[in-house]
Amino acid sequence: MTGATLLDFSDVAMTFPNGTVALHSVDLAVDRGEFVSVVGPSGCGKSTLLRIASGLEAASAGSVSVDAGRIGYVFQDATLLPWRTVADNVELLAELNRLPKAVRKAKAQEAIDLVGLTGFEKNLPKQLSGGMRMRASLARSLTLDPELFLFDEPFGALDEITRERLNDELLRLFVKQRFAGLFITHSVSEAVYLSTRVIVMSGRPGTVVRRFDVPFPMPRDPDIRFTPEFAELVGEVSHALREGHK
Ligand SMILES: Nc1ncnc2c1ncn2[C@@H]1O[C@H](COP(=O)(O)OP(=O)(O)OP(=O)(O)O)[C@@H](O)[C@H]1O
Repeated sequence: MTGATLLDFSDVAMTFPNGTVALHSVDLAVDRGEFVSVVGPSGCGKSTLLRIASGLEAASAGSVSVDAGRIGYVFQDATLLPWRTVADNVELLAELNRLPKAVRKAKAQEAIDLVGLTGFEKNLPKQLSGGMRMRASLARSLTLDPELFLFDEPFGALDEITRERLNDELLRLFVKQRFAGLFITHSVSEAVYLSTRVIVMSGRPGTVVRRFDVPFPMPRDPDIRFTPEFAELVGEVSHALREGHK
């Protein structure tokens, strides 16, 4: 593991106690400055991979090294507490980490401003749109200044326009805050648009079947989505996904 590597999976396998083999011989590294997306068929073990990376679950074989002091985790569901305002939800992790009140208030406000929720601090989650709830969830993790950010299909439930807008917001944060990202998605074009590298997994038991470097520079111009180079790469990744599915 080099000094730049924040997450390193080597020959990782996961067999659940009921005998389900979810992952098999997974090699995967995420370095500083990288945004890595993982695509793969449903049930191939993507969430399991993320849970192992976060320490929520232990791999049953292989080695997992995590060299990131602070890890952010965003799920498909925004998981906000319905009785807390946006500001109080965003403060939650800082509160659990026992940061002094003044510090966590300042951090929460900074994160709220970063994700574009300024003015909505006193709203309850039910008064927000799905996209805004996801912004609040992102802000809550940003208060930890994560070095490594894990995303489990965070935008899967959003409409396409909101999703594209949040993709741009996330890229802006990636460039500004300099965290490394590991991002699970079912959308190949989202994976290519966001990432410096795309990993394709096989069907269960999931293993890495292809890796693609994404050559487009950061910060990314939203219009690259309409270029032939972008379409070609999306086509190649989709093809690899279909091959791995057989
Ligand atoms: N705690 C568990 N015990 C037993 N089997 C499990 C457990 N958690 C997950 N699995 C199984 O492991 C496999 C991988 O699950 P996982 O949720 O990681 O897949 P995924 O690729 O994220 O799926 P999707 O894309 O549909 O969200 C599935 O077959 C699932 O049923």
